[in-house]
Amino acid sequence: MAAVSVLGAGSWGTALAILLNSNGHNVTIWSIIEDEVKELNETRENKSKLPGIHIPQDITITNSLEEAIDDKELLVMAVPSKFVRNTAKMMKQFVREDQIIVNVAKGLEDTTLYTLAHVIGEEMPNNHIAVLSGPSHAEEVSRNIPTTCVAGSKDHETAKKVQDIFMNSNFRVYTSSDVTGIEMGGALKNVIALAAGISDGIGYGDNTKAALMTRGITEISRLGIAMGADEQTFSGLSGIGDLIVTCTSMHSRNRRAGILIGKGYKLQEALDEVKMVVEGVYTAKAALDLSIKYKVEMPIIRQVNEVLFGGKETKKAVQDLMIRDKKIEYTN
Ligand SMILES: NC(=O)c1ccc[n+]([C@@H]2O[C@H](COP(=O)([O-])OP(=O)(O)OC[C@H]3O[C@@H](n4cnc5c(N)ncnc54)[C@H](O)[C@@H]3O)[C@@H](O)[C@H]2O)c1
Ligand SMILES: O=P(O)(O)OC[C@H](O)CO
Repeated sequence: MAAVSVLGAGSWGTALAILLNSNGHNVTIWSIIEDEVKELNETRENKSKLPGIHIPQDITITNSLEEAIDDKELLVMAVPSKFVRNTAKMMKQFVREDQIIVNVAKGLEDTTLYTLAHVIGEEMPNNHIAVLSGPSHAEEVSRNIPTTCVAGSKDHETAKKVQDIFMNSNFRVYTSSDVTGIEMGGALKNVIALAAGISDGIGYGDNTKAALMTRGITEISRLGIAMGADEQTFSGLSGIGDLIVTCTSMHSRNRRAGILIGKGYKLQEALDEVKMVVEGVYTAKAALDLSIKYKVEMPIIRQVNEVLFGGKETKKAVQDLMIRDKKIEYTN
């Protein structure tokens, strides 16, 4: 059994800590927010982000990053993407080179356009870095609902180690070496889920959503392949798998925010209502910048940006996608 820390006490960090604890590991949760640590220790429940789920007493919950990192085999980074760089910067004074770092956040760094494993690797270049991704809502994982994910690392032994530590009979983990593909699928599906939510919020139907999902995975794979990812990854758990769950589930924070925007909420009003992180909003602009950098056409991503940040009317955005030039399905 391993000593493991989960950094970040949101819904995903909490769910993964409980999963790892149920696998028999010695688990610590760290949060930068003192009040959050106090409340979790007092109530043993993450009332605002994962209500109704008991956090076992033998999980240590701390505000000390040094304590969280000390002597752990695996460090799971479960903070939202916009905090990944700073958290990694704070970690590196305590981290030893033999500790594996697993990123479970799904996003891109908006200033550099880097994937998050790349950001972590820049800050801690001597550590083995892995990612864990796939169709996995915290609300279901914490209730032991059968779930599948993929553990990715350039180093196969590291991916296998992550697989061993996380896997149980309700949480099946595959391995992969395509870290870029896994991260691009996980980050960009959130933007497509916003689009799917917007379509649902307008009152459009299943046909529209299926179109957004299908053409959405085409856009994601096109960009991912241009960035060196393996095409197959986008047919896998972190590609189409995660796109399906995020575009269709009521648990999805991205889809829920999209529904509200489709109903006429302003972006900030939708974010205030969802309360937890809506990563697609932060990824949308970076995805568009990457599409320009790699000269890849991404019309849905472009329309989502225009709705979120350009005040474009949602029905007009859908209409503009419908009246684009005639195309052959498998070309741009
Ligand atoms: N919730 C899910 O079901 C789920 C599943 C898979 C992946 N993810 C990904 O995991 C990441 C975290 O998502 P979440 O849903 O747990 O978010 P959340 O909104 O529930 O939690 C955010 C947490 O981040 C931490 N935090 C806040 N400010 C911070 C700061 N300045 N520095 C460091 N940490 C800070 C706090 O512990 C806070 O509770 C996201 O990238 C998300 O896409 C979420
Ligand atoms: O709730 P969302 O939209 O942040 O999605 C969470 C996970 O990424 C689903 O796999």
